[in-house]
Amino acid sequence: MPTVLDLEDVSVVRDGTTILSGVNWKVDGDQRWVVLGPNGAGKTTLLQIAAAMSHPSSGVVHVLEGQLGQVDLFELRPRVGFASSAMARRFPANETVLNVVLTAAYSVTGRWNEAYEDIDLRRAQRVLVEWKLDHLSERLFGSLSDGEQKRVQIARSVMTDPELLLLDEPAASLDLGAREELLQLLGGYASAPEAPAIVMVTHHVEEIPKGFTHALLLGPDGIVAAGELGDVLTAQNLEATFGLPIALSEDDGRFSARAA
Ligand SMILES: Nc1ncnc2c1ncn2[C@@H]1O[C@H](COP(=O)(O)OP(=O)(O)OP(=O)(O)O)[C@@H](O)[C@H]1O
Repeated sequence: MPTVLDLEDVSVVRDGTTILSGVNWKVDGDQRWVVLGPNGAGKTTLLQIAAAMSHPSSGVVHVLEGQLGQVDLFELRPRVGFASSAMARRFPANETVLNVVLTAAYSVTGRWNEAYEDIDLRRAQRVLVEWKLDHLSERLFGSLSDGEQKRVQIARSVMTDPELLLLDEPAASLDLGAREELLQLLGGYASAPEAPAIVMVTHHVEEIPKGFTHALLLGPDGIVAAGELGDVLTAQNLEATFGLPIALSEDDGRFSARAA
């Protein structure tokens, strides 16, 4: 399976502050990663580099075999799906759900004069069904609940059949029911053999969907552990990441954690 993301000795310094330092990380096409870590550890910064939306201050990054700094970003970006609440704020509140998803074909956030093909429309309709949004396709994005908006963000990010899917806190702010519905959909998506490589940032082990295979724990001083989920997600590693003793339990592929 080819490597879809490769970071070698990556550091990020912004306005004199070191956010990431000496990060080495590789993601293969058949892997589904969760990135966990405390506030401010640099998770979003890492994801923005993986999305080719931001460049490192030093080090070498390959995204889908193209080296950042050398690759044509306009060709690369449509091959990488990215969903975050920062991006969702750019969707016009008065755009229909169908158009929010459809406009991913042109990497724009609002419908203007683009000439969409039938195949784009069929794809958009297909992902709306897959993410249980087809009954909302004509609703305005701004009128949706948080849970529905999160599903629209993900539907949009998979609309172009990306080879790498990046999700920044997809379950943040959801109530229990909306969270579980989203995790079920994400788990089903991640478990399909044809699914792309996935990297999902989250704050909570409870939000790791079934079907995820790998974990990267990012602490205030860098990577604490990275590798197969079963090896990395331990109480000891979580303690080193979050700085307090943690009791971790697992039940049928789902995790929960609390202070020990
Ligand atoms: N331009 C900047 N100048 C200085 N510091 C910055 C800049 N941009 C981000 N930071 C800092 O870098 C750190 C990492 O930010 P980032 O958003 O990547 O962390 P995070 O792990 O995603 O945090 P959270 O879990 O709170 O979303 C934060 O402390 C943030 O304040």
